[in-house]
Amino acid sequence: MRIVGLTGGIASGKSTVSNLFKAHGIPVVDADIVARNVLKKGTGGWKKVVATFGEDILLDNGEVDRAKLGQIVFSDPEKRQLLNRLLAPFISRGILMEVLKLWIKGCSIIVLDVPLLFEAKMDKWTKPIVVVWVDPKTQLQRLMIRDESMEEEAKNRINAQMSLDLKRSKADIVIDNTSSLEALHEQFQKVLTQITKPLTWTEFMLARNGALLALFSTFVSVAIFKKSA
Ligand SMILES: CC(C)(COP(=O)(O)OP(=O)(O)OC[C@H]1O[C@@H](n2cnc3c(N)ncnc32)[C@H](O)[C@@H]1O)[C@@H](O)C(=O)NCCC(=O)NCCS
Ligand SMILES: Nc1ncnc2c1ncn2[C@@H]1O[C@H](COP(=O)(O)OP(=O)(O)OP(=O)(O)O)[C@@H](O)[C@H]1O
Repeated sequence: MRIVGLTGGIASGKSTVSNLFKAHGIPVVDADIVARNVLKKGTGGWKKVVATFGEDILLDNGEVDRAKLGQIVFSDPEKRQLLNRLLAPFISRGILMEVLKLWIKGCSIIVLDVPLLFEAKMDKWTKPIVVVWVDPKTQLQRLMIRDESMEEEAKNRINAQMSLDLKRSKADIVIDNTSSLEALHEQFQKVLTQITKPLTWTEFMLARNGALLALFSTFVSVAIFKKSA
């Protein structure tokens, strides 16, 4: 199985790229969705977060007030690290379960869309790693427009992540999303060709069909050995 890592900075265009992967039939595991699920009312993550940050972060219906929690953690690095530590085990488990479901289905190429792929050290599980890069000015503008946020709030969110230049230096493939959507689509076609190359032998053995083939070959070898012994 080939597990492609997709990462970048906040509002650099990961979701836009992941939608292109999905449109081309490549399944995507979205860490933001997993992170939302592990914070739903009554879950293990919700209990930990409420016990630590208090009931003030809850809405009337008992769900976490995400805007309020966001304001707290994106303006205080210690509180953000605390939240990260609380949720990390639930998020990793959630991602693993999604990957397992796709493995059982027999998918041979999948994409993990994880904003904090490097920060959470999940990069070791993915190859190749695609970084969606954007220049800092465009990133800030797009973030403020999309989230209807003020400059300070948007900058806090950007600064909460590893710099995009450092992420770019760790990438196998870089998509520069500073320009138009048409330019993005053009680059995407090249990336698609690269990531859909035939699987390596190791990737094949890690995929469901490869593992089943290995198991079947072992049974046949044992049977032949027993018969001839
Ligand atoms: C603080 C929360 C409640 C704010 O929710 P909100 O709906 O405003 O933002 P959302 O979850 O849609 O995230 C938007 C983007 O913010 C960035 N981001 C989210 N969490 C973090 C974090 N802990 N550190 C740095 N950047 C982050 C990501 O680029 C993400 O794509 C939420 O982001 C959260 O629970 N974060 C902790 C879980 C986490 O690490 N998520 C990232 C998945 S790897
Ligand atoms: N090439 C582009 N030209 C203009 N706007 C773009 C381009 N690419 C993305 N956008 C817009 O920029 C915003 C951020 O993009 P997107 O939501 O894909 O980023 P993201 O990396 O997934 O963000 P997050 O980390 O918050 O999940 C969106 O409003 C999107 O429509």
